Amino acid sequence: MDTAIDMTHPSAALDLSKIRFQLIRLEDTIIFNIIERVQFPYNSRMYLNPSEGGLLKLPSPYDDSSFLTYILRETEHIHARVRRYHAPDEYPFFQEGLPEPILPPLKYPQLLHPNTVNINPSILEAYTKYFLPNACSAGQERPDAHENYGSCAVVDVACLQALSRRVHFGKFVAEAKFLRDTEKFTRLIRERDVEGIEGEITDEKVELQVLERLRKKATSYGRDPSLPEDQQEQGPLKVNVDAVVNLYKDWIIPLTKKVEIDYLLTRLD
Ligand SMILES: O=C(O)C(=O)C[C@]1(C(=O)O)C=C[C@@H](O)C=C1
Repeated sequence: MDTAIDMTHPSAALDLSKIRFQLIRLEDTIIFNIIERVQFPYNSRMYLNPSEGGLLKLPSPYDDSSFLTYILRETEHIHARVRRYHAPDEYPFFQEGLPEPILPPLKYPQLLHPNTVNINPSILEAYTKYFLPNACSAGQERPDAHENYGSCAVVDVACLQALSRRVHFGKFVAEAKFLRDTEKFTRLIRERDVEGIEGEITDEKVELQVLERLRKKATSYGRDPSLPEDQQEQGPLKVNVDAVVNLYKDWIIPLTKKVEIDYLLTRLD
């Protein structure tokens, strides 16, 4: 059974249980990418501009960018060429100057109200400044160290894209909730009652379920299954489980809610 949401099929794309199922699938993508990333040290200089002590000698026009910005922008360029950012669940970190696709456009139904909500700058900041330093070892920070910078940046891009997709799925969640109780949301939106909107979109039970499931997944994906049952608990973990759970608790869920609120605030425009 194919359980991924078909964005060209409106009834599935706006069914809250199907959207939540998609969010659960994305947890796997996110955890596996994080496990790939944390085998390397933090490598803080990858995230700094040259003026802040970052890597030098990036090709123009990136001479004043961080190494990650360079890889991320170039990746987004090539992905734009194959129309990644035409999909209603994909948002670039660097919109400016993206090229047109070389593939003909697909016809997506208009599922979302037209909007410009994109909170990738907050995701980038949370990931590079908050999550990575907590989740990775400090490693060596010699000024000339660059051993695994390429591998790290490539997997950082995969992590960031999956996190961005997860957070911006909040638009579909919000649209589904709006359609479920249009009258109440219309009143709250007209009154610009942000607290009221937040109260309506929040489901604390679901949030707890997300965090508990994430803890279980990060623990079991991070263990070596070839160890005997009774030695599993003592075996090393490939990932800092608390760092993953806290990433969701402090950033991913709050940012998803921010996307939902920002989207709803422009829903009647
Ligand atoms: O599932 C929902 O209803 C969502 O709005 C998503 C989400 C989340 O980010 O996981 C966010 C807010 C809710 O309080 C519960 C969960």
